[in-house]
Amino acid sequence: MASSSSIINISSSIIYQTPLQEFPRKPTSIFPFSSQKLTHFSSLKASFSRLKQSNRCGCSSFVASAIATPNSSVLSEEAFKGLGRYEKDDDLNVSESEYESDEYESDGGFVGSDVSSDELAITKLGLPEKLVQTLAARGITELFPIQRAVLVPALEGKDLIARAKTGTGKTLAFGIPIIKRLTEDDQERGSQRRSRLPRALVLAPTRELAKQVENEIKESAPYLNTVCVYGGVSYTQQQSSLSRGVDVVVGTPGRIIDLIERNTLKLGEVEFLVLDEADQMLAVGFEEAVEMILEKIPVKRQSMLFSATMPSWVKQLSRKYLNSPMTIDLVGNQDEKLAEGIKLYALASTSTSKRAILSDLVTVYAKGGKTIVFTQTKRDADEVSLVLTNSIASEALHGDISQHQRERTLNGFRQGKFNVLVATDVASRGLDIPNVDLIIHYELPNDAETFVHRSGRTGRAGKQGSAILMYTNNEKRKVRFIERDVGCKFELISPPAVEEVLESSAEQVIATLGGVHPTSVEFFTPTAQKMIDEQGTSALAAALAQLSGFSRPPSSRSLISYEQGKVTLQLTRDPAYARGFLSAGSIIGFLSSIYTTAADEIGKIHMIADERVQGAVFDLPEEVAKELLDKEIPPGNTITKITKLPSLQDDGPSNDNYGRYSNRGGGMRGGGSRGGRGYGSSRGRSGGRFSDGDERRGGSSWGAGRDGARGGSSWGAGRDGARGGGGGSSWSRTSRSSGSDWLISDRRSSRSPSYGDSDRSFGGACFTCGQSGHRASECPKKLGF
Ligand SMILES: Nc1ncnc2c1ncn2[C@@H]1O[C@H](COP(=O)(O)OP(=O)(O)OP(=O)(O)O)[C@@H](O)[C@H]1O
Repeated sequence: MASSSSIINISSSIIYQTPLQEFPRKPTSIFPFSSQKLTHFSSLKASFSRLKQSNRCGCSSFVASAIATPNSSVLSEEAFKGLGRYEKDDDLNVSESEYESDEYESDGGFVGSDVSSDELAITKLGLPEKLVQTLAARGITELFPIQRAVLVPALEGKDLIARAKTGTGKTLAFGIPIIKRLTEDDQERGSQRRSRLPRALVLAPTRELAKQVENEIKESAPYLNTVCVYGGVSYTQQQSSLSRGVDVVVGTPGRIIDLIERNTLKLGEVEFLVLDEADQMLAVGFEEAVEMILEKIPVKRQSMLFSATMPSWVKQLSRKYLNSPMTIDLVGNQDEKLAEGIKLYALASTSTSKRAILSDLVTVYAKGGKTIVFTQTKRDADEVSLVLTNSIASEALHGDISQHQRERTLNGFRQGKFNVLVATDVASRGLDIPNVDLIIHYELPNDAETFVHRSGRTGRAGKQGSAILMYTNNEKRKVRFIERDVGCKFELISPPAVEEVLESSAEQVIATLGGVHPTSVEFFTPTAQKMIDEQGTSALAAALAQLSGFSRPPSSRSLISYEQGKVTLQLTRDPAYARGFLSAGSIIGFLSSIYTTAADEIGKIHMIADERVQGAVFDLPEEVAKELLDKEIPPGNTITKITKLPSLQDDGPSNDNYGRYSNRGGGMRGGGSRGGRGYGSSRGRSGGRFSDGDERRGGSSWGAGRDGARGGSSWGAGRDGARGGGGGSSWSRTSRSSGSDWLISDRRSSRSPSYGDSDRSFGGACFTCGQSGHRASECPKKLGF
């Protein structure tokens, strides 16, 4: 019966405890009173005492984990896996408990309806009245799960290691117990404690996060003195704040060390230490500074460490500086590491089309709300912000921007002075900006963990949000890794069509109209009436167009490359008429027979993936496209201007290799070699998701001789009406006349001047056999080889 672990199920959460040295890989049992509903803090406390008594291992150290997932009782070490950088530590042993699990419920990270509100009600937890009041004034009346899980052990004085999803209230999880203790102690001591050296120290990896923690504590306990210290600004103000006496110091490790060395920060009375985003300290190179600080604070203290992952440095740190820590993990083995309510999209684009697409994504997906665009480099953040500013007000945020400016920028963003923030990963961790509607990963994050943190800037505190991952052809594998490591699925989307952008812009304008003062409306009513009498609804439409920023119609844009002045056409052939289009070469051949300029000017060609539809999509300059659509075409063929891309064989737009047939040197498309490599990593997908396996399928839409039906991927899932016949067309041309035999036309076209330049080798595909590198007239099959 020797047990080194036990679990308490408090309503919908489970706390598991075991010695740190014996992290269980497969804990098999759960504390018996799993169905017990505990109604207030004293009950929680009582249960916790029972839990301690029931721990029969005789060890003084416990690790407790709280998880909120049904059927997932594997905690601690296991719980920290899954996010890319987990490192296995072999000296952690499996331990088993004799307790059996009855049943337990999940609240999915947020409070479910099954949880008694008494368990969570802040008024019933015995917190100091003034804290309850300030929290209520901020709309905080119930604990979030991580706060509920941390509260009891924290008030018991336990050292803790904790993890919860982004935006789920970790700051107050450590904030509430610390504030409670400081407030009560102050009340007890009255005016006796006058030295006012800090009693709580919170270390944060970035200045922004430190400021945010400071705000959260200040807003919850304005009666305590909370001082925030960080680098990049002068020492004077921070030093004078410290000298006036302080209860809580929040800061970044570098500046804290500086202030200790200047003798202005004295840590001799610290009773509470919090290490927020501990793994990030490692990432930004603060390990040494953190350890120096930990050496300087009293050994008799309570430490709480919050970390998304447990790299070995964080484990070592816990072993060295934490006293028998308890682990509270609300992520556990849940596959999905992101907070609920974040809708995930992925968009294939090229590095050149990204910028053009960005503002439309913001318009359509943020719908006037706040967006954070993440880039990898500071330079990109500056450039992207600059480009965006032409259409949408935006500011950049990165490490090269002075601290004052960073703060001004963040405040401006918070207050809605501008709605798009373009940031490097400096902003991805911990920033709590209310109501961010959209995250755009303009460049892929370095790892799954960064993806989680970036995306977690939206969907905070139980709200909804969206995140869009923009990726290029070479990054498809990384996207799949993110899906695997984060346990998420992206819905694949196309760049917004012009119509969607116009519609969203109009919606945003309409939303702002509600804010116009009635008196102003009254003032303009006679003029409006006159306009309506004269012009009808056109008057209002013109006003909407003007206010949406579209006083001139938007220029056409390719759906493939997003280039302005280009349109995307779809050419399909009814298989009942003749053999379908099997390759890019056959498309070009056909176009040459109709309108050679179109064949010369054609941009990328992508074969349609739907095996029932034989054809392709391609770009043409707007004028050329119009001309082409006016031409007579052989029966059974349809050329349409599309507004949505159908499913494509090569997974859609993927890189910047333009496949223009004309104006390029010899062999550009010869043998499909170039195209084949350019798209070589494409693979089959199912259900619009990235699926494992099938990395084999290479080749490109350029790959001459490919069977139009091959692949059958459903990349386009999630695109409305995208399959097969393509989306609605604004202008189209379908063959009506019986014209000449299209096969003959195709052959003829292959001899057209655009193909025939002697200084250019033939790069298309043979129309007869579908193989690349020779014309139909030179086809070995035709010649009887
Ligand atoms: N019990 C609560 N009720 C309502 N709102 C809360 C509650 N607790 C915290 N919040 C609010 O939720 C938001 C997110 O909290 P916080 O920033 O602490 O999350 P976090 O878990 O630290 O996120 P991240 O991992 O991204 O740093 C904050 O605006 C905070 O004020």
